[in-house]
Amino acid sequence: MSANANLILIGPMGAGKTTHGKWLARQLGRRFVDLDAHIEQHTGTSISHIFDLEGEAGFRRRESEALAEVLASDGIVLATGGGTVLSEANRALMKARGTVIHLHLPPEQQLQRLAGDRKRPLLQCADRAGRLQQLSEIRTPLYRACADIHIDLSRMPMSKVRHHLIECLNERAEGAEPHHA
Ligand SMILES: Nc1ncnc2c1ncn2[C@@H]1O[C@H](COP(=O)(O)OP(=O)(O)OP(=O)(O)O)[C@@H](O)[C@H]1O
Ligand SMILES: O=C(O)C1=C[C@@H](O)[C@@H](O)[C@H](O)C1
Ligand SMILES: [Mg+2]
Repeated sequence: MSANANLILIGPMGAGKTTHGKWLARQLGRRFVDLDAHIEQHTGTSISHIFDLEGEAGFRRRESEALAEVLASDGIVLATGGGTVLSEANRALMKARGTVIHLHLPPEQQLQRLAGDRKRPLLQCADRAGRLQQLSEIRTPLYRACADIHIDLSRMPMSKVRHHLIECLNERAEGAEPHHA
């Protein structure tokens, strides 16, 4: 794997992009950037507050600007937000600027994992299960279309996720076909 290539994690809320991204960056001695945290640092406020003030459209504009800014760098590990793939321009940029890794988690498992969450604005609704299902139907094809590597976390014991991540990246570096776990 070239040290210059960015590694870009995509996937739904709660899949573990931030958690595994931090680990991967430490493991590879790379700089880690979390797109949501970057937006919060640069605006000085929370994502929820941005949604309140500017709506989802305002947040998406900020997200696209932040993505272009951070992907001007080389060699980073980037954890994106769950909805970063919604924009075609974002998808094209990610594909052009790095190896894109899709962490797949089905809505039922997202629901369990994010049960206590109060800070993801799209989940602050009465029917969380329905919302997660709806988002999954719209977004899963976009994650799949954008990614070079797919890891299905639903069929994998958690202890293996990280090992598998490294294995997929090594296979790819050796010129193997994109891996479907
Ligand atoms: N392998 C795992 N097993 C159990 N819980 C996990 C695992 N990976 C992540 N989590 C937990 O799931 C929650 C969400 O993880 P994380 O914030 O990394 O997701 P994300 O993909 O970055 O979500 P978002 O798109 O909303 O930023 C966290 O509380 C995290 O501790
Ligand atoms: O799935 C989404 O659209 C989002 C996921 C989070 O990472 C944040 O980017 C924000 O809460 C929106
Ligand atoms: Mg995250």
